[in-house]
Amino acid sequence: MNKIEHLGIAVKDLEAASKTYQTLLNTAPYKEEQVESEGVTTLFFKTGESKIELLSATNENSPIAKFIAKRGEGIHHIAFAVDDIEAEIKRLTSEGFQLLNSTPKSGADNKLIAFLHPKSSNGVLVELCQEKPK
Ligand SMILES: CC[C@@H](C(=O)O)C(=O)SCCNC(=O)CCNC(=O)[C@H](O)C(C)(C)COP(=O)(O)OP(=O)(O)OC[C@H]1O[C@@H](n2cnc3c(N)ncnc32)[C@H](O)[C@@H]1OP(=O)(O)O
Ligand SMILES: [Co+2]
Repeated sequence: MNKIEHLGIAVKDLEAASKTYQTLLNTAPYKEEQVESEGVTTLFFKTGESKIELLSATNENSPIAKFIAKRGEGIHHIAFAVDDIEAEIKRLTSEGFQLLNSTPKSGADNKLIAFLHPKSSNGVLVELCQEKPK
């Protein structure tokens, strides 16, 4: 794993949270992107080498809607940058981690992504991210 690529934060109201994080980080978001396959709208801020990804739900079955209903707003996942996501999926599967998708899927901000079940990683939802090949 190379670095923390982003922290995902589940929010109820993306516009209100955007204002809060613009003030907190003293910078404007650089991208808003809807990823309908995940049921989310994302908003990205750069913070040094990493990013903050604000996520709001686009429908009631979204993982973000379920998370907020159960746990309230807050840190939803930690995403690590990897060079070769398929190799990492293989490695982690053979180490006994439960992958939520065993083939990479399309994420936000030009990434291929895969998730580990939070029960595999001490209650933390982990996302693997690889830059999409050009
Ligand atoms: C925009 C794309 C992308 C990017 O490019 O960055 C994203 O970040 S998308 C982010 C949204 N997508 C996902 O989260 C996909 C992966 N998540 C899932 O598949 C599911 O959310 C889940 C983790 C498998 C949970 O789903 P489910 O079992 O249907 O939900 P429950 O509400 O029943 O929860 C079961 C159990 O798990 C706990 N839980 C749920 N979410 C989290 C979480 N984010 N972190 C830690 N724990 C989580 C939940 O509290 C339940 O625990 P118990 O009550 O103790 O059983
Ligand atoms: Co993410």
